[in-house]
Amino acid sequence: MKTFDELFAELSERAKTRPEGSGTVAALDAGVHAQGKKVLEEAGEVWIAAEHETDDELAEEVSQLLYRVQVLMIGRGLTLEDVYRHL
Ligand SMILES: N=c1c2ncn([C@@H]3O[C@H](COP(=O)(O)OP(=O)(O)OP(=O)(O)O)[C@@H](O)[C@H]3O)c2ncn1[C@@H]1O[C@H](COP(=O)(O)O)[C@@H](O)[C@H]1O
Repeated sequence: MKTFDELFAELSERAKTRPEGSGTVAALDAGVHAQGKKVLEEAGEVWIAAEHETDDELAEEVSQLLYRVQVLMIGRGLTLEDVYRHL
């Protein structure tokens, strides 16, 4: 189990060290357009899960949306602080 901040640190490290076989590295290399499409896709899955699926399935979809948002943030060079100052 990990927190939002811990996942962000892990993904930032992946971006820096670019380990072989990392899906995150591939998602970053795909560019901001592809990253944005993934955010939209996962957001739609969250919506559907919220209306029709179990709590556990919804939680899994939310986790994937959070992951895709973090990939987009890292792709654009945003930090957590850039976002948190708006909360
Ligand atoms: N939390 C996640 C995570 N959530 C979602 N995903 C990716 O999103 C996919 C699920 O999304 P989709 O519903 O679009 O499934 P899909 O269409 O089969 O996926 P694609 O073929 O489009 O990749 C998963 O198969 C993963 O590729 C994640 N990939 C990685 N992480 C975590 O990120 C960290 C770094 O991972 P790597 O970069 O792979 O080392 C690790 O801690 C992982 O647990």
